[in-house]
Amino acid sequence: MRILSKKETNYIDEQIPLRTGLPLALVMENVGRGIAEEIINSINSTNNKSASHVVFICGTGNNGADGLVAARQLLEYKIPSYVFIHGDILKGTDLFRTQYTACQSLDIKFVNSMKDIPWHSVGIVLEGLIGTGLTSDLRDPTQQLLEELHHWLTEYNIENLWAIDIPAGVQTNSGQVSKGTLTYTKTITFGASKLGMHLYPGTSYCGEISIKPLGVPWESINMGPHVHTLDKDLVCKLSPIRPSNAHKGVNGHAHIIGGSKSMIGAPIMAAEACVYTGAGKTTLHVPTDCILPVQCKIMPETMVQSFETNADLLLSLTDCTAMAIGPGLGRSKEAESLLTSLVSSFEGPLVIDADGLYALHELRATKQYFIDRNRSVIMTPHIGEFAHLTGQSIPYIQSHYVDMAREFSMAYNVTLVLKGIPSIIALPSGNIYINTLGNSGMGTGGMGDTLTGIIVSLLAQGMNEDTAAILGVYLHSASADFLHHTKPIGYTPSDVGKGIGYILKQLQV
Ligand SMILES: NC(=O)C1=CN([C@@H]2O[C@H](COP(=O)(O)OP(=O)(O)OC[C@H]3O[C@@H](n4cnc5c(N)ncnc54)[C@H](O)[C@@H]3O)[C@@H](O)[C@H]2O)[C@H](O)CC1
Ligand SMILES: [K+]
Repeated sequence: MRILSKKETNYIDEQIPLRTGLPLALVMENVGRGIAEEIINSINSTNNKSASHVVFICGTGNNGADGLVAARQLLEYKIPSYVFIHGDILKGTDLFRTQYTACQSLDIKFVNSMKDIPWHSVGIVLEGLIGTGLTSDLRDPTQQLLEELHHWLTEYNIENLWAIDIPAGVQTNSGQVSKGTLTYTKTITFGASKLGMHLYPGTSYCGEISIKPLGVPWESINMGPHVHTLDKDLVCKLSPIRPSNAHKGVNGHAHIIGGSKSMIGAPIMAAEACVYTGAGKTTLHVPTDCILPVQCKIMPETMVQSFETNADLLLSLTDCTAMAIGPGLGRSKEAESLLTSLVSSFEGPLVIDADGLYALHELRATKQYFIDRNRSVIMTPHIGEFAHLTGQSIPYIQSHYVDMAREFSMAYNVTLVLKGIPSIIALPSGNIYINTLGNSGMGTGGMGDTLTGIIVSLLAQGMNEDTAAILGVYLHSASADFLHHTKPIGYTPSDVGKGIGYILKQLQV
């Protein structure tokens, strides 16, 4: 499903009249009908007919105008509304003033104070104060107004607070939330949901998301790369179909490099997940001083080799269809020189994770290799690792999550899996995929190692970097969600790896 940024919604608003000759007022009429229908459905499905009044709290922008259109349309269904306007009507947008004037001759009750609303008979409150037009943190008078609204909702126990398009105070692009923002039970949005509704903390303020049509096809109005949610329909199309005569010689040989004396679990989890995801062969390379414990622990389906020096290792990487480096590698000068040698000499599919990313040091020595490569490298940082790679602070990354991921991916020719809540995949083309699956049980050491194993396995089996990253993130979270269903916490990254085949089966429709 497409998700829109602020720039895209503005562009669509601008282009619809230019391309179709239809006025934006017509689009507003459609979205207003969408809001009205949602209200009518809710009133019809509730037993409490005494709570049938609807309240609109509107600003003087187009978000408020959407509310006025809905209030007008509700009159045809004999549903009365109270409207409170915040701001100077004379300074409102043209569309707002048009709708305001139209409403004056109708049976809509405009109140000057929220005290004048008969709250005891109110069933639904809609907020149309600010939509995608939010410019900065909420200004003081708006914060106070929202505080007052919260007071009335609490006093009269009114549960249904619905946002028009996006809650006032949630930033459309980043999901950052201003002080004073209220928590909603529903957000009725138009055309497509907005980025900030899928990013924390914004996502937890929106409640249920209902998408209403604009009434004009808009998907062909493009202004550059897109953002999508990672949906089952999409990944079904990416799922591998293996010929019935396939054997281990054609199902890929994944090599995983990792491990250090104090960290043997990480490479083991990555290697085992790689096996469970179907690679024909999996070889794990670990330093000589940890090969024995690794051999004692690891599943017999993997091959384990040791290396004393980086030169030994590079020589032993024969018959390699994809490689992953990093899990448990440790932070050392040797790791840094290994990464430099590897990225400059290995041309095949490559995943860099964990300590492998740390060894790149803001890509100082290696960035040109990534840019010049024929194929992108997959990097799978969590936010802390991404901060190290980019030299930016974690709060800065959180408030520029999608933009930073996109810029990094495009600048360095990297297929980026930025692991966070939610994880996003940024492709060198500029397109972004937002993961909507996953659960709190995944917050445990080793989940990232398992993801690396899944992705390198898909690469080894012949998938390209973008597809392996998208499908890998989906399989990982879908497997974890399946486990979470019966065991909310305490399932392990290894359990997630073991479930991959079952999720692949579900994708074969
Ligand atoms: N294609 C679509 O999706 C359509 C969307 N529509 C609706 O239009 C709004 C966007 O309208 P716009 O006039 O650009 O801005 P808003 O009404 O969202 O906001 C302007 C309003 O808010 C005040 N304001 C801005 N920042 C702050 C702040 N930091 N603190 C306090 N107040 C602030 C500003 O002063 C104005 O009064 C979109 O969300 C949809 O609801 C159209 O219907 C067409 C189709
Ligand atoms: K709003």
